Amino acid sequence: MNSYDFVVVGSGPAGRRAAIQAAKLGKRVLVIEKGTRVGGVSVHTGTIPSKTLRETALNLTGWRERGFYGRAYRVKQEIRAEDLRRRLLITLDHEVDVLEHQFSRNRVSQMRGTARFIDPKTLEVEKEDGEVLRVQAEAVLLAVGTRPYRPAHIPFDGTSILDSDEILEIKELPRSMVVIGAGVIGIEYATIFSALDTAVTVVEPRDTMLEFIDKEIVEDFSYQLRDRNMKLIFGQTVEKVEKEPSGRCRVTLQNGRVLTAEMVLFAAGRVGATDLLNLEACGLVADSRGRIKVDPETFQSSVPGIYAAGDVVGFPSLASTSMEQGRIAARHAVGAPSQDPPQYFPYGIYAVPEISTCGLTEEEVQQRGIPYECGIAHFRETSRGHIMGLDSGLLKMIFSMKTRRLLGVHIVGEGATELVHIGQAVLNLKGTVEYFVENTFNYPTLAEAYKIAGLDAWNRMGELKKEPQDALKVSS
Ligand SMILES: Cc1cc2nc3c(=O)[nH]c(=O)nc-3n(C[C@H](O)[C@H](O)[C@H](O)COP(=O)(O)OP(=O)(O)OC[C@H]3O[C@@H](n4cnc5c(N)ncnc54)[C@H](O)[C@@H]3O)c2cc1C
Ligand SMILES: NC(=O)c1ccc[n+]([C@@H]2O[C@H](COP(=O)([O-])OP(=O)(O)OC[C@H]3O[C@@H](n4cnc5c(N)ncnc54)[C@H](O)[C@@H]3O)[C@@H](O)[C@H]2O)c1
Repeated sequence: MNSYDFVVVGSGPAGRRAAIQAAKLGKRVLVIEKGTRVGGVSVHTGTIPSKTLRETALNLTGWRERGFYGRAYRVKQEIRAEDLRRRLLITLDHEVDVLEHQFSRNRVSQMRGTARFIDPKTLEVEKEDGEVLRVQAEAVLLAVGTRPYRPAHIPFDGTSILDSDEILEIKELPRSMVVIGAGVIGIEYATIFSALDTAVTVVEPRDTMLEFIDKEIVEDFSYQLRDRNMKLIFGQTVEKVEKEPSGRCRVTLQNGRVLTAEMVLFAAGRVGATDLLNLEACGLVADSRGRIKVDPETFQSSVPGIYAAGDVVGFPSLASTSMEQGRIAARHAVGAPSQDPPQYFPYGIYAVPEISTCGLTEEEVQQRGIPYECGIAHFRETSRGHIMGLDSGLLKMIFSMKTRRLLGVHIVGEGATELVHIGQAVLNLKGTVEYFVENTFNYPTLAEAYKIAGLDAWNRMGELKKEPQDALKVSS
């Protein structure tokens, strides 16, 4: 039986970062992956495919040019599912290639197969051809991720009633679609298909969507979606999904309303992929959603030497945060020092339009009783926005009246997921409104929106009263 210092189960963002980190610290590392290719949900069914689909849809429809040429403008008149898939396959090949190369040059061993515990330090790996191997591990990281939640009452058929993995395999673009669940996945796909001119209806049991995002941003976003004829139905659960003899899908809501569409996407959350791990054998128990509880500082589970990171530990379930969690877990597992994670991380929702946010929302600031001021900029006020033909886009910053520090940055519109990092840096470095007022920004850029929003807040906050020798000292 082969033995390793560190065995990683799963090759998604958490697993890959952890494996490379441990290998760089000179450890013997093995990655076990049950999929045919490395990369995890992130590369094969999640982040990368959905973002590639979005980019392809925006390019082929000419979406970004419609501000100039009108809503009917299209780069390619008839867009087919295979047009979207072609670019997807090329992107995925590149991703897998980069990852394979990273593993090989860092001497990370790989094994294809499904891992399960025999005891806390021994794993059994069943390969696709039925061969079974055992490996011994000083420490184990469970980075097994999640899979779509598929309740029994939804008659998934893989062609027109689909989960978010299956949506990537569709043969034809639907003319109409009902999306069940207005979480991040549901909203991203709903808006991508709407950009492809599919008539989309979203059904969500809660009274609103994306509750963790600043309300003003969600309102602006919802207005834009409704303005292009997307239907958003809140406060309604789905009773039944059926297939009509004609092949159309029929969705019956709790209030008796019936929606029909060519396709249904069920996107109401994901569950941890822990069922194959035989967790009892190592002394761990997953919760009802398949998640593993860990120490938030080290990512060690209740069993010493067994770690978990990424989506399998729950919130925030992002590729970006999963990578950091994996690296922290690996460093702790091999006895290397690790820094605390930064207080604020960004959240990027790649809907059409994008939303991105970092720090406190206005609602959170109010709940904490912090006196504050907001600064707002519309992209249409920036010269770059005029050049790009943008008629929407909003950047909002929230500042403390007491310390003048930036508390939160919230953006909806083109480039939001890139722009947010300026605000994130100021936030984590404890910068104040003066940063935006006193610094020069490239012109013409969308980043100029920071300057405009900074000045907007500063005009109402009044000038900083500087002590002559103490100009830069601002209490936190
Ligand atoms: C549609 C969609 C879009 C997304 N978009 C974004 C985005 O834009 N930005 C963002 O930051 N995040 C996004 N996410 C979230 C992101 O994909 C996840 O946070 C990330 O993939 C989690 O990484 P992970 O390392 O936990 O595991 P995963 O990427 O889930 O990979 C887990 C791996 O473990 C393997 N595995 C499971 N069980 C076993 C076993 N017993 N033995 C061996 N191998 C096993 C699986 O085959 C899989 O390859 C998106 C997710 C989805 C579904
Ligand atoms: N851009 C990104 O960063 C990105 C993109 C996609 C996914 N993700 C991650 O993937 C994870 C999973 O995303 P998700 O959207 O599947 O889950 P989610 O939990 O975020 O959202 C699920 C939505 O479905 C609704 N819902 C729950 N049960 C329902 C039911 N029975 N019928 C109808 N609606 C129901 C919920 O109210 C919620 O709004 C998220 O935590 C997210 O962080 C991130």
